[in-house]
Amino acid sequence: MIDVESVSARFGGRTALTEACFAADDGELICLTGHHGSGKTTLLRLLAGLAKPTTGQVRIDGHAATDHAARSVCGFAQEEPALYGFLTVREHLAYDCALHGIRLQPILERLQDTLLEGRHDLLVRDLSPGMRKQLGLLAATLHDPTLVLLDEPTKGLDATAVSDLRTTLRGWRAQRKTVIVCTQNPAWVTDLANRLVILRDGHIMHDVRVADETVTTALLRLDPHQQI
Ligand SMILES: Nc1ncnc2c1ncn2[C@@H]1O[C@H](COP(=O)(O)OP(=O)(O)OP(=O)(O)O)[C@@H](O)[C@H]1O
Repeated sequence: MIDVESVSARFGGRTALTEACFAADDGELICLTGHHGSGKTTLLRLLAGLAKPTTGQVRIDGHAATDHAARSVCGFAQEEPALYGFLTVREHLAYDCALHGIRLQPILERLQDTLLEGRHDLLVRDLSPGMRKQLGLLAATLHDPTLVLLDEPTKGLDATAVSDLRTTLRGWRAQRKTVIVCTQNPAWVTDLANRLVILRDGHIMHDVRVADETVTTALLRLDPHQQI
């Protein structure tokens, strides 16, 4: 599904990623962590095809990540969702559905029992940060992508919303989607991930499968300074 070959990303004089090599199979749920500025978001943006590496290759299902064929199977929920504040929730979802040629009604039904229930007609700019986060996640994944990239998905969410997100992740695992969850604090996702990747200063320091132990245990073993 994912093939990252010797990828470096430089911004002016600053290097965000250095010679990163990384691969992922269908059905993996990978926890990507590391300190601030370690290169996590840069890696996700390269996987989503939103940026090109300075050197190296990023391929999704054999296609360059920037190609339409790769981007159409990918859903990227950014840390700060890029939403149109002047639209209502319903209008926003109608727009997102139109982009993907999807019917709106089944998507609106998914708002039941979420923070957005009963808020179809609220302007997006009047939503709380947690509601915006939920709308961003839904907008990024309503086309049923096989590769889901989540950047700090719990930021701004309360415990109930985090629990709902965990249920969603379990569902995606059952559907064998490939999911990469980028998070500063991995405790909430430790039991769901099968693999842990730790970035430090643009280098992939650790990339371990965690079939026999929880991500938390592996993380503490590999990097005792991580926040758990
Ligand atoms: N567009 C850009 N222009 C200049 N520098 C950038 C750009 N994007 C990222 N960087 C730099 O690359 C490095 C890695 O940034 P990145 O956002 O990938 O880190 P991160 O691990 O996601 O950090 P955080 O946990 O704080 O979100 C940082 O030093 C950042 O300042």
